[in-house]
Amino acid sequence: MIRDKKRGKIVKKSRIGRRGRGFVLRGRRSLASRLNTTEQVYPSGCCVSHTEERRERAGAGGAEEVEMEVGFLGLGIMGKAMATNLLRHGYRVTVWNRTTAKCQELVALGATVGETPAAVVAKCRYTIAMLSDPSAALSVVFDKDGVLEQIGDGIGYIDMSTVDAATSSKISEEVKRKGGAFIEAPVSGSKKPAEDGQLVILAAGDKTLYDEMVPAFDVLGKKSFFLGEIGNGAKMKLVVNMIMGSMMNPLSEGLCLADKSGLSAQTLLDVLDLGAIANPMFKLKGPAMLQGSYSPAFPLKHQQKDMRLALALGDENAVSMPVSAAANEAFKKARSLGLGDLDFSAVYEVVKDAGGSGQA
Ligand SMILES: NC(=O)C1=CN([C@@H]2O[C@H](COP(=O)(O)OP(=O)(O)OC[C@H]3O[C@@H](n4cnc5c(N)ncnc54)[C@H](OP(=O)(O)O)[C@@H]3O)[C@@H](O)[C@H]2O)C=CC1
Ligand SMILES: O=CC(=O)O
Repeated sequence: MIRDKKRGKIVKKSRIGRRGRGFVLRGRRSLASRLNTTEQVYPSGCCVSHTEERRERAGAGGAEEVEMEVGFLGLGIMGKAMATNLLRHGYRVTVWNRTTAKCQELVALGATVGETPAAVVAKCRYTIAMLSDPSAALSVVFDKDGVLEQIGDGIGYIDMSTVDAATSSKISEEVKRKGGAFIEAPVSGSKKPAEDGQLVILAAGDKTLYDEMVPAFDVLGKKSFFLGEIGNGAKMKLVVNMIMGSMMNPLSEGLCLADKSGLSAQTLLDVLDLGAIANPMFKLKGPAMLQGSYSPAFPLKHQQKDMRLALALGDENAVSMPVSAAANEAFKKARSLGLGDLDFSAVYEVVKDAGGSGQA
């Protein structure tokens, strides 16, 4: 039995059986056919609302068909929250983290530890990775004791880290060459959405593996998009984060400008929240920025990595992005000042120091 997180009620946990490479639902309409009833077609792919999925399951007698062993590589801010959610929803989870001590909190919740990425893949039919950047994502796959040593026929690898399309393609090609299946599935949403299972999942690659992962994505997120070929998930994530990182800069400048021109910055936040550009990021981060509180939900060094990768995508496609380039400079400056491990909203400190522009 597991607790349905949305409805706050206990639902029955039943089984998934193996068929060929993947898992299929037993004794019920197939996952694929159920998805057809909830899928909406979007210009560049399709999406599944997990709320609709949950509603349908509950409506069909409340049976949540989940019993899957998953591996989880990378227990940073996001990975820890995501692996915890899987455990809470009845998944058996085998974890690995470069800094081994971070596994202990998950062990206390019922996880087992794999000694290496290869050992995790050897044990689990599906392994999820949530790692800092392209170099970490590649290292965990290609280095000694890495994923490739054990990946093979019937095994799925899901990289949810934010990386560029080239990194993702490289991993995909090698996993497939060894007979495994691969999807990239970066997420939009930070620490709190990860804790609450409210991420937005931007998947691409092997559609069969994606379909098999939907029950797990249902636990991790509120909605998932399947965007087609490998690289599309990575690119979508970078475009989203390029916009988010850019927006953090005018917010910072606006707070400075309000303050320097004798206005209350808090009143500015109140006004913004009532108007056409109200958004959860301003609402959540603004008051903390005014307090100088930058406890990391999304580390600034990762935001700058995303700006860098998005600007490279702009270069490849000859898209001029002067606003994003300026925002990237402010994040780079913040990193050079040692603010990389703070929340990305700490770019406000750079903007303040520069008297508003961030280009000191
Ligand atoms: N935080 C957020 O709000 C969001 C983050 N993301 C993306 O998710 C990913 C993870 O982010 P987050 O959890 O915040 O990051 P953290 O910095 O908290 O965690 C990074 C993880 O990567 C591991 N790692 C780093 N380098 C290596 C390496 N060379 N080899 C093996 N493991 C390595 C770290 O291990 P160790 O513990 O040993 O350092 C840690 O487990 C990033 O790509 C980020 O851009 C996406 C959406 C939101
Ligand atoms: O990648 C960060 C996020 O908040 O999304």
